Amino acid sequence: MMASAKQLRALLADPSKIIVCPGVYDGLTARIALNAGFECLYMTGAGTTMSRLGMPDLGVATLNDMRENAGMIAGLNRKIPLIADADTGYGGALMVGRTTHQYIQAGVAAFHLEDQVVNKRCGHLRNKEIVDEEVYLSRIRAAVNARAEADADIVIIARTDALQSLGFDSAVSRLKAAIAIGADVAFLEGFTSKEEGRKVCQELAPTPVLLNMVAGGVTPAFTVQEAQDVGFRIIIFPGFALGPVFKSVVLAAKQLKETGSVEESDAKAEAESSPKALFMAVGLKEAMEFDVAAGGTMYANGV
Ligand SMILES: C[C@](O)(C(=O)O)[C@H](CC(=O)O)C(=O)O
Repeated sequence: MMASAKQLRALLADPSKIIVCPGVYDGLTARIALNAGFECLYMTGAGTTMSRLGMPDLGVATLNDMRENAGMIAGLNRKIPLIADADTGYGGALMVGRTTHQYIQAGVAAFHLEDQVVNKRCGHLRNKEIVDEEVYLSRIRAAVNARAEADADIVIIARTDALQSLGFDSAVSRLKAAIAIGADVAFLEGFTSKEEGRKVCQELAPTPVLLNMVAGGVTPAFTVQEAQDVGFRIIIFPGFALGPVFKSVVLAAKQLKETGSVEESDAKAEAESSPKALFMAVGLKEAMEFDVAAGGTMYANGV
């Protein structure tokens, strides 16, 4: 089977294509996105931090938290490449190198590295602090060198958060410098007008540019078609699962608290989330078939 980075590079090689990546953060949300037929997934760092640690996206998740989650998600379906958040790379050049090696070993197809300070925050919050350009470039260079050393591929996405404090031209110039030393894809975080979106794609062409579509964030809403028309080649939706999960669980909590029951309003809705229906969504049938094929008898008569 093709290595995951190679699969992603094949998608990137088709200029008529925009790669649509729903943001997932655990096994269930990843399976739901895989079952829906997406050709690439995005592992959100914000979602990983919230779901695994119960904490906000403030640079709390470590390399171990992120790599473990990414490896689990990437392993669910090796035919579908995973783009994973790698924040700042989790330290100096040596740490960025380790992150690169470990993401490659975890089967991650691509990762993004940014220029915020290690005590970072979500790119759509105010008062972000960024590192000097040389420090940023040393992170990118560390990733490029570690990839060469590993003799294995991973797509390096250079993200900059410099727009908020330094303005458009300086942010784009950081991206150009990152591309010049080996980054494959550019990611201008938190731009605030559609015009800026169009301009960044134009200025960086032919390098593919990623659009981060955060619902309720600072970037205006683009549909997939609009993003493609403007020139973006990858679009990630970090809140694709987080928003719906958050809203429904808040409602369910309210219902349980107020009525003392978790019963659904109708039998059909109830059946759709029965234990068996949920397990089917995460591979129950395949797991039973695997066991039977190996000569197991536990599931031969079903569950
Ligand atoms: C892309 C991002 O880094 C993420 O963790 O998914 C976040 C998204 C978010 O906080 O909703 C970001 O900094 O934009």
